[in-house]
Amino acid sequence: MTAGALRLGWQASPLGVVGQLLLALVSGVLPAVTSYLGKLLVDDLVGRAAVSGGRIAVLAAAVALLGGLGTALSSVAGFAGTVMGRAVNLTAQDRLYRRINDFRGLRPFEDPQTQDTIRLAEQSAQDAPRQVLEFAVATVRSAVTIAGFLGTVLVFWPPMALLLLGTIVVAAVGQLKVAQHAAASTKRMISTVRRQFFYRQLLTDRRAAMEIRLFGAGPMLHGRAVESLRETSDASVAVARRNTLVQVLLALLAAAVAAAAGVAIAHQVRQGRITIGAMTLFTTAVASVQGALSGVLIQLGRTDEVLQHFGHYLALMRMPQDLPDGPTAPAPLRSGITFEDVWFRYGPDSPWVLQGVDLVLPRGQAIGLVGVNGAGKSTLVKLLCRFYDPERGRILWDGTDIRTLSVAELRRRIGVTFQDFMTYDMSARDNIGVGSPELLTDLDRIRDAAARADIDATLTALPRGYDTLLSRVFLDSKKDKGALLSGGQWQRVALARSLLRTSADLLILDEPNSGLDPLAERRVHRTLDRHRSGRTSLLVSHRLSALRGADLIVVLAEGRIVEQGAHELLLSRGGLYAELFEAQAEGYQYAAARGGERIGG
Ligand SMILES: Nc1ncnc2c1ncn2[C@@H]1O[C@H](COP(=O)(O)OP(=O)(O)OP(=O)(O)O)[C@@H](O)[C@H]1O
Repeated sequence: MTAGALRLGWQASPLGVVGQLLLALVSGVLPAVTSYLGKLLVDDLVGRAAVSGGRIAVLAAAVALLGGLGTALSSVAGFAGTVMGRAVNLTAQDRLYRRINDFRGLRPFEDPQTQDTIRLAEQSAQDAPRQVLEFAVATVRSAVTIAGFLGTVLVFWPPMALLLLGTIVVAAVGQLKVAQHAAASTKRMISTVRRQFFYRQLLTDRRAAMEIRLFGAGPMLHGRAVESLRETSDASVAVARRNTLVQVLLALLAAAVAAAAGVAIAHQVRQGRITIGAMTLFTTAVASVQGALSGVLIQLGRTDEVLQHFGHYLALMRMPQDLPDGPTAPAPLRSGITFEDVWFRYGPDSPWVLQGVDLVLPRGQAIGLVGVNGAGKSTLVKLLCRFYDPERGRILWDGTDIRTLSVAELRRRIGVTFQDFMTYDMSARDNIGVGSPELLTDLDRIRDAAARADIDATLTALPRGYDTLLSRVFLDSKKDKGALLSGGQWQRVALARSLLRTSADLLILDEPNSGLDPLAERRVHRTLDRHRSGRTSLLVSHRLSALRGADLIVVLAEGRIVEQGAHELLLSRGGLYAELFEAQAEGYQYAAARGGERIGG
């Protein structure tokens, strides 16, 4: 893991790594050299032998200058560390987002474990590589400092060196334990943190605000948010408590070592075995070794903790693809798309959602897909877009299994409006242009798509036309007004997004009209009918009147196709379609009759 983090640092900026290590080497060796020169100076000053004034002046100046150089170097090293940290962070984040974008299907975004891995990886991508580098640099610097002082201490009094070494080992083990405990606690708490984020977001979400206020659900959500916050706070207090205990014990141990050293050195000086200069060197050595050591240990503790998380970053980077990609780009659709005995379920323990679907979507035909809630219509659409692969059976594009086709190229041939479409906090132009990013600058094409979705006039009338932000989230100034659209207007923007791909071989519309007013629905339907004629399209809708003109209507029930044919044929059969259609028609007739009664009576 450490190697992985260091490799990332090296790849981000090899020059930076070398520079940092060189700086660490020089600044690591300086304290021992300065202290040694200090010893010579003190011995010269208090010694009985006559020493030239020149030598004393040179030594005194050198001690002062080296001290200043050390301070200057540590400032330069700090700056180099910041620059290096930024470079590493950028590389790590760049790779992380690329990896997330590389997931072809939806499973990684639905699996809570993968979600946790992504969250932890995101967190550690920011910290771990920079921290490991800092640790490596601090280790080099401290190792050089400690080696220098240990060498001198060893020369004058070997038992002292052993004592120092013992403290190093105890402190290292203590810090590691603290860090491991902290990392385990973070891992345990991750789902609670996720819950806490969720409730906090919910409490401030504009869309949730209405229901929460109307239903009086605020206190309940607030209670849950605070409860999860309390859980995570208790866990971090426990970690801090253990950390403090270890730090206190280590500080006491260090003080004991320093006291023992002080007594022993004073004794040695009194007996005339070592000079006063050597004593100053000793005292500095103990303080410097302990200082360097505690610096490394603090870094070690932090590094171990972030490295535990960095494991998630590496795990994410190494995670196998959720869907295999095919090598060939699909040719324009010639004959049609075929579902061959397709079986699908969302998880190995989940119920089957599609159970042996056999279906042909002939090229150039408008197909309607009908079924009660939960019948599997949206799932069928998702399989067609290859967000998942069937567990059994095949989906064929002109006879070729879509699993053998390039996922990106296949999707390029499909235009879709999803039932749960996105509303982006971006400009109106971006909101439509995102449907075909290469057309983002082609306002004419964007307006044409908007016109077909019956939303051009609304967007043109916005304060800054198509450049108006459809949100109030990212506004820079009060003058730069954003706009909020209604549900039906958003639906038309989403529709325009999919209509932008005029070259798509297959147009899929999953409930494109559920939020439209009757007049807008009629207008949109007329344009859609025109747009769909001669193209292959799949329209999923509960408004059966919208499907009357379809060439073929397919009825899905419990993941099976139970009927298919044209509207009139299905009505005459008196099956599920006829039942659904009559239930809807009855609703209108009932409403009309009640209206008549009221007017009449
Ligand atoms: N991501 C998912 N993970 C697990 N189960 C899912 C997922 N999406 C849908 N399901 C389940 O699959 C079944 C079919 O859902 P689907 O959305 O395909 O139905 P639908 O026919 O489109 O329904 P509706 O008319 O309500 O939109 C449902 O029982 C649903 O709970």
